Amino acid sequence: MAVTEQEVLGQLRKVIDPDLHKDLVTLGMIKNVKIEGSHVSFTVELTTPACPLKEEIENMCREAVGEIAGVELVTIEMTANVRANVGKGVPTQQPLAGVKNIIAIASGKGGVGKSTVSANIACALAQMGAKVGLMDADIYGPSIPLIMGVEDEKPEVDEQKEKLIPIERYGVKIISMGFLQPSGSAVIWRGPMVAKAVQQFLRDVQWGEIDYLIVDLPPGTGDAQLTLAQAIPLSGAVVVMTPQDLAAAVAVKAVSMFKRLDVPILGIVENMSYFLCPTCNSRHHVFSHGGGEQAAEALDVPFFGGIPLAIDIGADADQGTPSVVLNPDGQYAQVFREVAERIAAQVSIRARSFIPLTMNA
Ligand SMILES: Nc1ncnc2c1ncn2[C@@H]1O[C@H](COP(=O)(O)OP(=O)(O)OP(=O)(O)O)[C@@H](O)[C@H]1O
Repeated sequence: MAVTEQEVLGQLRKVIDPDLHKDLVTLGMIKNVKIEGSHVSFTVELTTPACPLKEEIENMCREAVGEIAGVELVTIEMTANVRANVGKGVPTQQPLAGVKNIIAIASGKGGVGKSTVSANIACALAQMGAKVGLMDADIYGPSIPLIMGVEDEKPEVDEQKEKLIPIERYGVKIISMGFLQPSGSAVIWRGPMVAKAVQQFLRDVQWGEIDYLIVDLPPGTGDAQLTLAQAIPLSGAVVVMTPQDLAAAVAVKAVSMFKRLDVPILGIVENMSYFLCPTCNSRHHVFSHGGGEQAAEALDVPFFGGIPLAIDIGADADQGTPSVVLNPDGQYAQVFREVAERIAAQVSIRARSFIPLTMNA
């Protein structure tokens, strides 16, 4: 008996997305089902190219369809279409055309490595095939141009002289408040001014199609951060902290700021989590251990992982090439990629209300 599309979809209904807890057919992820004799082919459209469960999902699909009597060959094309989820629609916030998700990277205090983490995550997502933007909103100390090696670049304006064209490096579209100020000069702006400037800045950029716009916020939880976080239609915030007790306390402050603003906390990243000895490759917990994980648990938000304190991570960033780019096969790249995948998965989970709950084969 000939294999039918109904049978194929019936089997794929048994495959549950481990993150979204619904079957792939209901989630609208199955496309282009084709049956030619004993050969079944279809496309699985994931919600992010950075899906850590890509292989697992492919295997589950192959197994499920392979169980149908008469099927001898299953060809699966794995693609991704990032779902949009930008903010809860605060009246003053307009979504940015073409930008599907805006993720703020925040910290309760300065120097925790927020910009280093932002740049590595942006590059990691781009390497995995996502369309990524990186906006440096850290007006007090913009360090993204340095980390991304674009310090001497100045963005051009488009032909209509209306929008700035972001600088592209390592597959990431970059815009920084630092591009607009002469190097070496410090900007002393009050909170509301910063928010207004950043909001306008954000809109005056020709972003094009962006799956994830990573926004490196200024450190702290003062007025500037508050107004800024309100000004941007955020999908969610990632809080970066270090393992010390005090850092946990300030991270808690950052988390509560976002909660007050109704901005979902995507999760916590612990930077300089442990020292990875370059000689013996063993882990040393220089500071107290497990602070990030404990803070995440106490605040009931996901823990995205710990990034080691490593001379190379700092040196790579300071020399203008994030570690994931400089050494994509290295162990630091692996750690950053895992964190990026977990963030992307969390964004997909948050955006699930935007997923059409219709059969979409
Ligand atoms: N995991 C790491 N291992 C080693 N050095 C790191 C690590 N992360 C960041 N650094 C270094 O720490 C310094 C501060 O990092 P970064 O500028 O990213 O912090 P920040 O939190 O963005 O700071 P700011 O307060 O300026 O916003 C930099 O010199 C950077 O190279």
